[in-house]
Amino acid sequence: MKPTLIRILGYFKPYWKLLVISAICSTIVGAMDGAFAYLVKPMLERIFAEKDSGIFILVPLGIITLFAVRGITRFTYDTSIKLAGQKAIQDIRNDMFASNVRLDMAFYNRNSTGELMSRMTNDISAMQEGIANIVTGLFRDVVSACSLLGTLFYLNWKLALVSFVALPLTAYPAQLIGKKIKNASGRSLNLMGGITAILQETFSGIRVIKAFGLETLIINRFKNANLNYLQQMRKFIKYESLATPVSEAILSFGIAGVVYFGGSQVMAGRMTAPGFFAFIVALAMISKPVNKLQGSYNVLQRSAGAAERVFQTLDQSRAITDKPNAVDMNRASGLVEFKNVSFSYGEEPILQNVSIKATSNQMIALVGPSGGGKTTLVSLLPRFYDVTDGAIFIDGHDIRDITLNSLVSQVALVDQETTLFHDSIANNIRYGKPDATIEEVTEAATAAYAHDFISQLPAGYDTSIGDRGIRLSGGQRQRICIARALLRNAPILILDEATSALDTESEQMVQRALDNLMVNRTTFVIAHRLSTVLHADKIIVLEKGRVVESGTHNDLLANNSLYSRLHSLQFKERDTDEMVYTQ
Ligand SMILES: Nc1ncnc2c1ncn2[C@@H]1O[C@H](COP(=O)(O)OP(=O)(O)OP(=O)(O)O)[C@@H](O)[C@H]1O
Repeated sequence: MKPTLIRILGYFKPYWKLLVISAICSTIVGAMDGAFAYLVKPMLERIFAEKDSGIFILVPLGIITLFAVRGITRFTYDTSIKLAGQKAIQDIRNDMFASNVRLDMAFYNRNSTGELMSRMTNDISAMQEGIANIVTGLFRDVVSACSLLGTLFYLNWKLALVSFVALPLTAYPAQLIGKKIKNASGRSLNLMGGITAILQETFSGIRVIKAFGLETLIINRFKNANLNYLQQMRKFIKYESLATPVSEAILSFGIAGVVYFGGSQVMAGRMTAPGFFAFIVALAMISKPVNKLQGSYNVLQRSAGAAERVFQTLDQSRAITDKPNAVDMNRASGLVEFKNVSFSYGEEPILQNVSIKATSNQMIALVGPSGGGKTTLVSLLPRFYDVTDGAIFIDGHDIRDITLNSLVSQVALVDQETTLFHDSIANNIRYGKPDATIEEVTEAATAAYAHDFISQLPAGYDTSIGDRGIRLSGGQRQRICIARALLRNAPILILDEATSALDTESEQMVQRALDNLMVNRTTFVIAHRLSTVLHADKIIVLEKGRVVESGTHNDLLANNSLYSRLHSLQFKERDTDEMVYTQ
């Protein structure tokens, strides 16, 4: 694995031209600092020793020219290096987003949405701060420190040695503090991930929070998370603030030495007063870039903590990928077979030896007690997860031998989560087929019984849907999702409790839309309400991950076992409900 810094630099490679421009400019700026300190000596000599009046015109002119050139080069340096930094960060952000989106479902089970959002925002911001600091300051400060160092040695190398004798001593505490900063930075970003997770849960679950009066509870939870973050930041602030005083305390020995030895050299006539003054000016000037370099080192450590987390996410690889010889599958006829399928998310088996066969255009219903494994079973079909044992076939092809792209195009999913994006209604339907014309969109919406209500909206199909489609009713959102699935026109359809969150009237509308959607497709329907699957070609009863019964509604009723018990229980409930309504 490449070290973090090398990887960051790799992101700058495409922008090398900007780096070259900034390197040239920073060399000019830095060299000017050295030249300025060096010129102090001849200037003082000509004023005090030679009493040269011409110098009064030359020096101000020189100063103006020097600062004008410095200003222009500094501007060019700043703009080019900051632009390179922004471009590199943009590439990192794009790579991270693309890598996250492509990762398997298992990755999303392991990480909360809030944490993932925090990595995309807070971690990248921390990294960006480091990069901005390094790229804007580091190069210039190094050049400036080197040129001033050259001047110091040129003016009096013995005195220069005395002043820097203490410098190596600062390296150890600086390194120690830098390490602490890096660790504290990683921990604080972790805690920030927790804070973002609370934010995400709160704002997306605000209805439940209000309905249950959980405001105080959630506010306290947030306060605690914030307090933990503050405590971590306290350590961080302490280490960061300690860095400069520690190095300055050590460097004070060097300065004391300069005053002592330099002063005695002047007294003894081995050094001129202007020479000593120029030396002090150069020494005072060098403290600025040296201190900034120390600061940059600490920022570097902080962003290294963030960068390591960013690259960790970038390095996660997909477990589910195309085999080297995977084939593209044309539109399937819809023959689906689960053959001795077993599956577990972790240690515990969730599905055991499940075998189901569906011929083209059949409707297969999956029913059974909660937690029996119905959703898990259908998640294996688009390879959200791979089977632990056994195999799944579509038209006789093991789905692991087909390219993921062509597999995905065989399956459409409609579930309770009516996911709509912040976009127009037309575009939300188009997610089923990005190049669909507006006529195709309208046709799909009509078949999904959505056209009428969409036409009545102020902007029709161009109406923008707010976050999570908040302005539409549950049934309307569901019908837009059905229109999307219709447009996708996949031969295999998964309906996961698609109507369970709706009231009876909405359910009837959605059921009619679903009936249209199911035509000419092999459909797997997960339903708690058995009334919706009475006419299924085959009903599979799953209990504790095993198929315990299968057959048509009438077959299963005749068996007088789990299905018929569930059935009589539900119909008793319905009769009771009807009695309550009619009273
Ligand atoms: N992402 C996951 N990670 C770990 N375990 C999971 C995951 N999803 C489901 N499970 C577990 O797998 C088992 C089967 O869950 P699944 O959702 O497939 O059942 P289900 O029959 O669809 O249930 P329900 O009818 O309540 O929706 C449960 O014990 C559940 O806790």
